[in-house]
Amino acid sequence: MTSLDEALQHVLAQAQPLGVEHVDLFNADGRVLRADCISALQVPPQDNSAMDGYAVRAAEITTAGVALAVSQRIPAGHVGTPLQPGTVARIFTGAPVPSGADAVLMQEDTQVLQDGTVRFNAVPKHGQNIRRGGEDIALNSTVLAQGMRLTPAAIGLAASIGMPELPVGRKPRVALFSTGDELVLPGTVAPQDMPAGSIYNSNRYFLRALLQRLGCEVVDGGILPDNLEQTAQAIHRVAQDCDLVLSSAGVSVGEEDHVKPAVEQQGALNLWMIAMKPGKPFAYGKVFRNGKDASHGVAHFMGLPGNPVSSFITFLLLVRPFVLRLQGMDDVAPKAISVTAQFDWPKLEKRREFLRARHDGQGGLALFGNQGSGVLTSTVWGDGIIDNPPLTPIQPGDTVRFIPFSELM
Ligand SMILES: Nc1nc2c(c(=O)[nH]1)N[C@H]1C(S)=C(S)[C@@H](COP(=O)(O)OP(=O)(O)OC[C@H]3O[C@@H](n4cnc5c(N)ncnc54)[C@H](O)[C@@H]3O)O[C@H]1N2
Ligand code: MOO
Repeated sequence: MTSLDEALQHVLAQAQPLGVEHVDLFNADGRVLRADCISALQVPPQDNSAMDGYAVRAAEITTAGVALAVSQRIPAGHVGTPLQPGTVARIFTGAPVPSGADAVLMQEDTQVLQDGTVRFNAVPKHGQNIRRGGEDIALNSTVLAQGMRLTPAAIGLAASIGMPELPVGRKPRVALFSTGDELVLPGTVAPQDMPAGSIYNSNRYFLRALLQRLGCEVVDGGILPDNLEQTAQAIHRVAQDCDLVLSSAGVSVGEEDHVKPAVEQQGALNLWMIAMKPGKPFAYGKVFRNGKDASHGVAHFMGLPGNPVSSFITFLLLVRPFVLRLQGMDDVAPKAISVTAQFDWPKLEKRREFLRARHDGQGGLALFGNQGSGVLTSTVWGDGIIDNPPLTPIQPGDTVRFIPFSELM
């Protein structure tokens, strides 16, 4: 069996980033930035007031009780004139500070007197309540680095330097198949009418949702019958215009498992059987578009195990980094944290295990009771997975490596 680290290294080495397209900021969330964003201005553009109040010369107000005349009024969006000595300027949050002024006193610390002058009940400090020009972003600085995945905050920052659109990695086109004669789509048969031996297809739904979150365009290939010829034909068809063919089930060792042989017939299988639990039968390979060799291009192939939790975990640990790298993302490794286990896991497992767990609200981790690879409930109950090395029992108080689901989607 191949180790997970080796498998990941292999698939990432195959993931040549796809082309670049430009999207407006409304459509940039979750996409991967493909060029540095360099600011053509400084932000804020000039010194401006952090408060509604009065722009003053600090040296003119050395004790509380000084009263000065108001010589101008500067709302945000307007530029004042140089501040005349012995006067103050009425100013509002965000308005440029007039030259000559070196502090702003908030209006709560002032009082307008009957003669129209303003009395200052506090002594300003030099620079007080002034946001300096360029304190957020310097002219010509790199604000966002290429290879990052855009977040709402990053999109806001791009807007703050006036960028209306951003260059991002093209969406990978992913053909998604489920296989298995036992599968029934929700909505086609009511629960009480389900034929004996059948189950609802759950993998199709979470895999599609995960792909969409990760910026992929999903081509739904439907459910493949347990038949080699039809499986091979369907894979050949979608490989023509998809970047990745993703299937669930049919990759284990049974004679009803036709996906692997179908890929081998018209491509090559590079990886199969990973030393991880769940997820052992994960497969990676290539499908030749002409069915014979790579001369007319290839589509990547990833075969996920059928057990729903195995499918879910292999997607998060192998498909997710792969589709993000296809979009040009640099650092695709999820960030793990160290947390204290508050449970017993005495089992000695030879494969590296990924246990569904969640924060217990007291700084520790609780484990879901049934770690079976068919128990999808564990993935909703849990808020992440423990990455447990081979042959490592866990006792309460042990520190474990925990990867929150928020790092994986
Ligand atoms: N003799 C062996 N048997 C199995 C091995 C093995 O090494 N030797 N590996 C086991 C492991 S580990 C896994 S994981 C599964 C994976 O098998 P397949 O990927 O071939 O998947 P299937 O056998 O078709 O299905 C497994 C299981 O999952 C259910 N399933 C399939 N698709 C869906 C779906 N879309 N939605 C919900 N549930 C699905 C299916 O009904 C089966 O219960 O193989 C073990 N066997
Ligand atoms: O390794 Mo399988 O993926 O346990 O169920």
